[in-house]
Amino acid sequence: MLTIINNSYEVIEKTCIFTFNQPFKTMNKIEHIGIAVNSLNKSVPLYELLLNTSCYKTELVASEQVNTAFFKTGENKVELLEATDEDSAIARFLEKKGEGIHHIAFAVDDILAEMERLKANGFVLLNETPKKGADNKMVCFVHPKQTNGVLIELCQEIKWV
Ligand SMILES: CC[C@@H](C(=O)O)C(=O)SCCNC(=O)CCNC(=O)[C@H](O)C(C)(C)COP(=O)(O)OP(=O)(O)OC[C@H]1O[C@@H](n2cnc3c(N)ncnc32)[C@H](O)[C@@H]1OP(=O)(O)O
Ligand SMILES: [Co+2]
Repeated sequence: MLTIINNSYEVIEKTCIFTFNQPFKTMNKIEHIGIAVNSLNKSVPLYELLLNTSCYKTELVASEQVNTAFFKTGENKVELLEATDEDSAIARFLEKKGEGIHHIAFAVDDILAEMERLKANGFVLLNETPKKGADNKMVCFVHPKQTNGVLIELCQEIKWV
């Protein structure tokens, strides 16, 4: 268990072992790595060359003010993100840190249960309810200040019936 006290935390070893021994049905795998780029026009051909594969999808996510481009490498996915507005999270990140890894996204089976689990362990979620992401996903973000400076995204695939 992670106990957050006055912005510091302690890992209680006994509980931790118990947690790690549970069958791991949540946080299944890394769903994608998000990379902030200045220009998809420039970076898509670069990543096609780098990964030796074609971009399989581009998608505008207006609610996040981003244009995205997706690549598959084996079981892994890379998401390139370009800002569509100077007030967007990606534009602010690019201004402060420049191009580079912006977030790591984990696939979860039950995003609501996972959000509850994280909240119960003291993590600050950046959205209270799951929101529409790219590539057919509902998503939620965890603040990077609490996760060693890494922005974490949870993703649950939307199943259309
Ligand atoms: C396409 C949809 C979806 C998908 O389906 O995959 C996506 O991936 S969308 C991706 C873009 N959307 C988001 O990132 C939403 C969640 N992010 C946020 O809510 C904000 O960006 C933030 C993380 C809360 C930061 O916002 P804010 O506090 O307004 O920005 P600042 O620029 O003032 O930063 C404060 C502080 O945080 C550091 N920071 C910001 N972003 C990151 C990051 N990605 N990774 C690590 N650290 C980050 C920033 O450097 C500042 O630090 P200090 O300067 O030390 O205070
Ligand atoms: Co993402």
